[in-house]
Amino acid sequence: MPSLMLSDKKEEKKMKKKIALDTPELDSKKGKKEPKLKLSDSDEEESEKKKSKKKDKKRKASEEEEEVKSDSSSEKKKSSKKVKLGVEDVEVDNPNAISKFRISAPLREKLKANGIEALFPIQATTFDMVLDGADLVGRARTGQGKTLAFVLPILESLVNGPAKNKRKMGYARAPSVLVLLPTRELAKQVAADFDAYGASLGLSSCCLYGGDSYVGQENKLRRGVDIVVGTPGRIKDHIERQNIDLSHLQFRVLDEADEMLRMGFVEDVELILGKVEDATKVQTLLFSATLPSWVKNISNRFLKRDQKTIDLVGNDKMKASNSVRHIAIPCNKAAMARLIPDIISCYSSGGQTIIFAEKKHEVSELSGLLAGSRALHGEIPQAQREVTLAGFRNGKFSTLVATNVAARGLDINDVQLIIQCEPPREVEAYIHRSGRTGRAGNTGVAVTLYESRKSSVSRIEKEAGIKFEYISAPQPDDIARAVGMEAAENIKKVCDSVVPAFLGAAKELLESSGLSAEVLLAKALAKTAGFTEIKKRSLLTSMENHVTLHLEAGKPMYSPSFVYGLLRRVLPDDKVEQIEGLSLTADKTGAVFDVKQSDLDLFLAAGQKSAGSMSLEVVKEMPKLQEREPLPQKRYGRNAGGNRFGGGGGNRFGGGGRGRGGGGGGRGQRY
Ligand SMILES: Nc1ncnc2c1ncn2[C@@H]1O[C@H](COP(=O)(O)OP(=O)(O)OP(=O)(O)O)[C@@H](O)[C@H]1O
Repeated sequence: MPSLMLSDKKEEKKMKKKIALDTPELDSKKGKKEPKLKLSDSDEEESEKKKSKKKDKKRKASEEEEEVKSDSSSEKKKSSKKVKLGVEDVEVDNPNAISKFRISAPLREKLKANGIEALFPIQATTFDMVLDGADLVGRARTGQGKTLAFVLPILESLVNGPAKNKRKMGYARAPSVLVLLPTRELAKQVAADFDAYGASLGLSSCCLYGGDSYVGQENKLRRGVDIVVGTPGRIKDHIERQNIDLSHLQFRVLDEADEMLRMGFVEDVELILGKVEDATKVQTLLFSATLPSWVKNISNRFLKRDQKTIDLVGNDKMKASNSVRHIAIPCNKAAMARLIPDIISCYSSGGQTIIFAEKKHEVSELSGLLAGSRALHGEIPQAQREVTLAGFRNGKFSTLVATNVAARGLDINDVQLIIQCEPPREVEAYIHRSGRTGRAGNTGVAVTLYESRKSSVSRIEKEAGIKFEYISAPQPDDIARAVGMEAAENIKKVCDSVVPAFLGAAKELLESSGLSAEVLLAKALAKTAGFTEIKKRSLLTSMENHVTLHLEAGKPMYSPSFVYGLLRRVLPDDKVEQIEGLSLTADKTGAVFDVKQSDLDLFLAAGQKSAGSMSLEVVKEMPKLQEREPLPQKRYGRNAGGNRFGGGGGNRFGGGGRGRGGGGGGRGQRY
């Protein structure tokens, strides 16, 4: 019964939001009075509810104040002012209410039906420029609505603006608009926007991307379309096969231009742009959340001299989304598969999660370990990629494990949590990946896992202008709190009619166990949540059943080998070989490392035996560590066991332990 399942899931999500760990700085937006929403009286109440929820969320985004910066000289006066871009009553007071722009009635209605009542800053700032014919480079943070910033004025221009008289009409018409995007998924997403909004104005579009058959695409082109959206490789093929006539083009758009460069589409993009003979007759728009030099170079070569630049990020230190909480947690690969489910429990607020790994095989491996999750990467056949993405969008499963193929532009409403298995090498990747959450005014959490030396995290922090919260892995208390609240809510939902049947057993348990009602209830909650034991995690590597020790020797330490030497004097070689994550402290007075819980007494006794030459203590709070790139693992005799992500011993997702994925555990159905 799908409808029942849906409402159950919604309830579950609502409840999970309540128990999410505090996000104080992000909560400020909550509790605002929401304007009334028009609801249709269609039968699809469920989908209307969903839309109205979306409307509420989206409105919040337009209530943010943005400093509008413009590089173009004509915009400079405006840019020195702060433009207040949002108020409570969207219709009456908001200067960006859609009624204040030259947006025709059918398009306005369509926007309202989708919960859009005011333009976001990047859209409001660029709308008139684009509609009046300017070439434009636009930049705004992730999730700020760059897509509609070009979709809306282009559509208006084609039906009511300067492009109206120049565009071709009728059967077999040549396209007026060409939009290039780096990935198939993005192309489909943007084409869907053109489809949805263009249809209200009688404009048609088609999406051309690799992995899809040529025949269908060729048929559409032959019949004639107004807007072509696609990836550079396939568009180039169609141009070479003479399937696309670019002689009547009015608009060229490059979205996520920097990613097209990174993916090696430079030649294709330049070839396609070069196909337009008279560049003065087309308007060229370029949008991105990041603007590296190739993009600037392209804009100098292919955009008109009097191009406008609207940069809502500018020199602001903060380049990533500012509605995202950025968290860094130390974790070695061996602990990852067991840690991730707990991070999801604590930080996903019941929403969806995207996990990013660097390599395709890591994605496959990890998704194999996280029961119920699905993998997305470039080597998965296109049809399967589409099924996976559609399933994730529709909430059929809530964890997607992906490579960078999902980092850019993807707009999935309910993604609350991003987990990056290691800090990406390029800061742009961090900005785009973390930007898959906290979109359109919503909040989100981005967790980055890093091996104990955190130099790469600091680099991202500096370059993206963000401030990470450095915390250790969720500990039993955090997890128990999150899942215990969830279990409590589930217990409240148990129907009164079943109580009499269980009352006898409950009374007997209370009397015979000798335990208080609270203790018994706590046990019942633990059992309901699928917890039979709680393992402690180390602060340094997040490994279960490991403890972090702090070693000091009363003299400066300059290298890990010195620490190994000290330990070997008092401990057997095999035990020293098994320590994990050895790192020197920032002040060079000591070192920290993990030992197995079962070896703890041995190590502490060795510390005492060393007659003062070194001290060994269990770490309660991590000292500041030296920031160095990780040293080759073999040197330190690390032993991941199982596989890279530590799934060898079975894990909760895999059905081995506390039963998230399998039956019984209260959270089983999420995956
Ligand atoms: N004016 C608006 N009011 C409410 N919601 C909006 C508005 N404009 C866009 N949105 C919604 O905001 C979300 C993010 O928009 P979009 O995908 O265009 O962001 P983006 O800036 O291109 O992000 P990225 O850099 O990650 O690609 C989408 O769900 C979109 O429907």
